[in-house]
Amino acid sequence: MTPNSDPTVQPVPASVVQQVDAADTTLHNPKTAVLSIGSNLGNRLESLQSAVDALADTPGLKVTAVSPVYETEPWGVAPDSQPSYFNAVVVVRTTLPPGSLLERGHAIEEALERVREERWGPRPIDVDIVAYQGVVSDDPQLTLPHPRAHERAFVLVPWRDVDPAAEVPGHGSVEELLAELGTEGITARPDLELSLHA
Ligand SMILES: Nc1ncnc2c1ncn2[C@@H]1O[C@H](COP(=O)(O)OP(=O)(O)OP(=O)(O)O)[C@@H](O)[C@H]1O
Ligand SMILES: Nc1nc2c(c(=O)[nH]1)N=C(CO)CN2
Repeated sequence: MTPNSDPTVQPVPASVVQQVDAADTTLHNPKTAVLSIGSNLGNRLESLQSAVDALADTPGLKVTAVSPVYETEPWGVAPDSQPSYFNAVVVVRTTLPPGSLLERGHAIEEALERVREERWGPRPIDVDIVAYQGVVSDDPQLTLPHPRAHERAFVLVPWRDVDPAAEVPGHGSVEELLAELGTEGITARPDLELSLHA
């Protein structure tokens, strides 16, 4: 049979072959990403745990570390205008490209019924991508590393716990950033714990 004599066999366009090859490379080459999770509405610990569970249930993603929980003063808003947050950091190994990881984060936020209204308003759950491997991007849809991560002790303190040698690409080590920034308003909550179900 000549290559095109079977009418059910369609030639595969070169672009599709390239996409499949790229996906295959990705499958064998998981990347490390760091996510920040925060909640200051409703049952804050339960919301963080639901986000960890949903991340762990994501195909192509393995949660490799979950930080301790911190109670943190709301950042970026007038003092006493909002309830305090619970924050944690989750480290993942994933074959999802950055855009798909962001979509997954948004889907988790939506599932936990976040209402997007006021900027930095109270929320049952917020999932941010702090860093994706060493990727640097100024795309407003997905800026990497997160454009404000280096200014936020509520991100850096739990990140340092799970990776003391962590670096914010373009900004320096988490340790040095925290030495500058201080840790005021960040309170450890050793009485609370997020679990990682296998
Ligand atoms: N690294 C990132 N992680 C998450 N979202 C990002 C990132 N970079 C850009 N964005 C974009 O920011 C938009 C707003 O995100 P979101 O509503 O979570 O902001 P916020 O939590 O109120 O504030 P902040 O971005 O300061 O944490 C998202 O729709 C997303 O496209
Ligand atoms: N303490 C604290 N403050 C915040 C947080 C957060 O998670 N924790 N998230 C914000 C928007 O992403 C704005 N301010």
